[in-house]
Amino acid sequence: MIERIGQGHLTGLYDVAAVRQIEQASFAIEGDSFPMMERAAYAIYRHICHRQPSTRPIVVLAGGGNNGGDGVLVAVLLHEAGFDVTLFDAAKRPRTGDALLAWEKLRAVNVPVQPAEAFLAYDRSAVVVDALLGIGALGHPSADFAALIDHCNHLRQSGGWTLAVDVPSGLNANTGSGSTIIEADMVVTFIVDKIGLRINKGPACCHEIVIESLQAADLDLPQCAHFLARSFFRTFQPCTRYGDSHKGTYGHVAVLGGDHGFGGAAIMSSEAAARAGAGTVALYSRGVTIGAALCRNPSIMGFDEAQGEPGSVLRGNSSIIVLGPGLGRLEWGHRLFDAAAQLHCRTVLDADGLRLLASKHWEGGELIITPHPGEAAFLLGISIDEVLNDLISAAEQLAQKYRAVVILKGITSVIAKQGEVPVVVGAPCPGLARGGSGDVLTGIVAACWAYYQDAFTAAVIGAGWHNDAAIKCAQEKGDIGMFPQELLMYLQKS
Ligand SMILES: NC(=O)C1=CN([C@@H]2O[C@H](COP(=O)(O)OP(=O)(O)OC[C@H]3O[C@@H](n4cnc5c(N)ncnc54)[C@H](O)[C@@H]3O)[C@@H](O)[C@H]2O)[C@@H](O)CC1
Ligand SMILES: Nc1ncnc2c1ncn2[C@@H]1O[C@H](COP(=O)(O)OP(=O)(O)O)[C@@H](O)[C@H]1O
Ligand SMILES: [K+]
Repeated sequence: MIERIGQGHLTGLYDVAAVRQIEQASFAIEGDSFPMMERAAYAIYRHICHRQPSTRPIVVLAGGGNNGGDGVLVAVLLHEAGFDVTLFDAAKRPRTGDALLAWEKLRAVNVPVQPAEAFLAYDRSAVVVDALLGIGALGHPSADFAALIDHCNHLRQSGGWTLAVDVPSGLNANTGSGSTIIEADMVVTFIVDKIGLRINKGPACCHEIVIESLQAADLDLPQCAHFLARSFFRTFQPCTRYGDSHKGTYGHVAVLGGDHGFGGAAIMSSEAAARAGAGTVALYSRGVTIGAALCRNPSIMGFDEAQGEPGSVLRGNSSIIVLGPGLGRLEWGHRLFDAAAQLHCRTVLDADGLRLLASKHWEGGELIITPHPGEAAFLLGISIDEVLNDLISAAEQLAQKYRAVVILKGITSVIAKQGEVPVVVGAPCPGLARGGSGDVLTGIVAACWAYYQDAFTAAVIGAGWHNDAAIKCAQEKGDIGMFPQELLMYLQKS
């Protein structure tokens, strides 16, 4: 269903092995590999001409491989066009193949060249072309490359502008991990969009990504994931309402949770479900939490636990339960968890609910689970680093192990379900990096599930919508000034 809704907005994300396959097929068709490097360099050259005034000095950092080869040809094009360009040479051994051909061209036109170490003393506000490492990088950058990357990032902080060729140096194009990484205003990536640019640390280092296909061969290769771009929410309003509808059309969400000390989490989750459009919302909690919830938002039905069992808050078995926000891990939370499983309704499980899932067998209804990497590691019995080093596989393993739709949360989030290509959604929003953001997400996802029925579609749209609204909220209130619940006021803003 998400394929139908997201048509034109879901694009493929590939790993390095796929890029290599496409490269080889393209070289075989063309009978030569150098023309593709020339097209890559020309594409970069065009973007620099388009985006940067010719008065600014330009620095090209060139490594010894083909990524450096691209950079060398960019320096040639800029020099011939009259730009003030200097190339800092970071090759550690003599160049070979296409990189050597590129170097010979550079030597023929006398582009100014300096040794890479000299860049560490460079202090002008420049355009820096990062062509140190591309998809051939192995492991973390060597110490000398790390120093160049650090200095480049320092110049950018002081008013520079950085363009990364293919991949920001230091970023693993498969996993999105890295220790010292170029922070790029623009990444011009070749042939296809790469998974590492869109997950883990990738999105924070790539402020803008442009894909240049370079006339590469069109192979039908498996994608690691799809990417749902934010532009989707410019034209698509989730959970729209119809003229001939009534409250029953939009489903019922029941939030169970909010033990002493954690009432706010359950309140935020229930408010989120209501704001995201659920027809009716109930909250089952401690009396004190219910009092606070009703003062904030009287459209929510508050059920004091003293008045009955959790089942009393349902409206038939098509209700959606949210279990986890403020559940706690004490006896009260255990009891609610067991009671919720008995209700056999579709359930969004988060936070303490996930901790309990790891120790108890879930025999309840269909699940959407929303772990962050720490919770994912706990659920899979592996380390957080292992999760971060392969987020796609971690999300897929969770989907299989718990027979659930999974939203593995992060700067971007990975949504997985057995038998589906995972979907990556979101963009950096530091304003979300605070307690309560995940609680708000659960309510939005529950409302989407009531609306879209299909769990995978609800998870993709819910996670993307939460992120999109948060970014709009942060634009007005600032990353420090925004509270998670305030993003709810931006769910309907275009
Ligand atoms: N093959 C082709 O013709 C094309 C490739 N293109 C470019 O070629 C790149 C891939 O080129 P390569 O396969 O040569 O690989 P790279 O240029 O990405 O990396 C290889 C070089 O980096 C060094 N290196 C590797 N890991 C390192 C580390 N951790 N620290 C320091 N140095 C390290 C190696 O010694 C070698 O010099 C792509 O990213 C793209 O920019 C483009 O020109 C498009 C066409
Ligand atoms: N820097 C960030 N950029 C984008 N989204 C973020 C960022 N930090 C956190 N988020 C999002 O905020 C939510 C945080 O959830 P979680 O860690 O469970 O918080 P909580 O424990 O408060 O509920 C997730 O949806 C996550 O994707
Ligand atoms: K690079």
